[in-house]
Amino acid sequence: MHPLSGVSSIPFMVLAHGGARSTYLAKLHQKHPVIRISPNTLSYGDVRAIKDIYGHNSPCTKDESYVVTSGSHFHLADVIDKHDHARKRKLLSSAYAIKNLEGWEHKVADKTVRLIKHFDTCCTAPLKPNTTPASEDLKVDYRAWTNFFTLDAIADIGLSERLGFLGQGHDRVTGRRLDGTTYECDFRPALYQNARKQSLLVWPYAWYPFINKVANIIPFYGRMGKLAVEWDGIPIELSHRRLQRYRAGEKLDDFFQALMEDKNGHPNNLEWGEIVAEVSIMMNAGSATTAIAMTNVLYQLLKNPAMMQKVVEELDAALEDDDDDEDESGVVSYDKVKHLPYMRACLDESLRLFPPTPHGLPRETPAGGLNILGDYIPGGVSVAMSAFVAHRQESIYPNADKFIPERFLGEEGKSLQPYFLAFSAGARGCIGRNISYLEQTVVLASVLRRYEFALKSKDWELERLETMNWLVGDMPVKVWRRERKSALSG
Ligand code: HEM
Repeated sequence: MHPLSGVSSIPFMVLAHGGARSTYLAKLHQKHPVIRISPNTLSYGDVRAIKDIYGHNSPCTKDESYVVTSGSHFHLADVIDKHDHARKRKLLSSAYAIKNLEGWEHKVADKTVRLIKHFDTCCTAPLKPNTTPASEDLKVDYRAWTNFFTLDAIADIGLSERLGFLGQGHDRVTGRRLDGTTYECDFRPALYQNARKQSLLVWPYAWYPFINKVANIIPFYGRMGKLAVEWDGIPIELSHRRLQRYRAGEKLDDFFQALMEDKNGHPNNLEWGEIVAEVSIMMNAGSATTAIAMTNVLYQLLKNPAMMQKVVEELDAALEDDDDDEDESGVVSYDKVKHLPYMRACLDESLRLFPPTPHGLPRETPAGGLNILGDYIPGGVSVAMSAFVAHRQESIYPNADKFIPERFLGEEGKSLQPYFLAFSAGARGCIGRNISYLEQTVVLASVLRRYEFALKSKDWELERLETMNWLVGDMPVKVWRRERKSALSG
């Protein structure tokens, strides 16, 4: 990657500070299938490496970066030991399973009602053809509100907790220190700046615990460090509150219950630190990525009116028989839209173009080494393939920089699945993808059924910053009620 990458992680740290490391690597990989990004880390640019690195039969494990960024206890996403991971995954698999989605749907619907309630209050007059919205009409920050949505939703699904962000229009929460005292902070800056600091400094793994502390002397990192401490207390407080309800004998249907007891009511006897760690990853992975995905897909559809028209036509055709009563709540039921091929293709194409977790998720080769792309790689080497790099391969995805949902339709679409890395792959692939599709589909269907949206202008672009996720900036939109053709003809 850089003449010094063979001896130091500093060039990669410098690259990380630019906030677009995967984009940079994708360019380099157009010429080089394997790139040494730091002394002990290889980045792959050939999709055939996916199976070797992430496949179900891969002997690789998550690498040291997950250990140095973990808390007092591992959670499902940062645990390395395969047996410990399998134990945790088994514990939570029923809570995340497809058959349980019905159980979570009413919670998702409840949050959608609240989202719509806010959007209704922001509605303006329809946009006149060939004009741009007046700035005072850009009343909804779609980015912030979909993030309030995913946070409220996962808190309810996971902890039966009503965070109430959608009602309040802000994300103020209570955090709890280890000494039991509490404080107020904003959820999103705490979560995102914690991840940002990690993404900037973690690369020399062995040095990270030290660098992470001393960097706080510099105000730029010090501010992030302060927010990282605020973040730590949020899952502690949420877990504490939920434990009070558990102790009071409330039987609630949520992830916390699955952590405390098995299906037969036998206690799992997990350490408190492990429970807090699981609540932490649930609130983090369960909200950030889905909110980014929701913003991205609406953005893509607004930038591509022909695709917007197609997805809206498909939606209207599927809901043709519904009378206008559905408008009272505005929530479209998942059952009616979960199999709409074009809508799903739009979601997947948007996840392909801008995967919320774009970077190469590092895996360590086993002690005896491993063949990747036919080359022997010794044990203890970190290897990775970035979702962004995989998703921009012209040989797999022609016109890879364009939004073309059609590529995900039918048999051809299915054949792309081995090269679709948005949720990673294999045993460490995302456990929350079904919940994410539930949330993304219900929200997109409900808002497209009810509203039209406009960006500030045709050329307006969403800002992006790669940290541990690919964060997006604010997305102010004008929103107005959609006049439906069926409503007109009826
Ligand atoms: C568009 C939405 C989502 C995307 C793009 C996404 C992406 C990913 C990726 C790439 C991984 C692998 C991480 C790694 O190897 O370090 C992962 C793992 C994980 N995700 Fe998601 N995720 C999404 C939604 C969710 C949701 C909604 C939840 C929870 C409700 C969730 C919970 C998890 C957990 C717990 C893991 C760790 C799984 C394991 O190692 O067994 N994710 N996700």
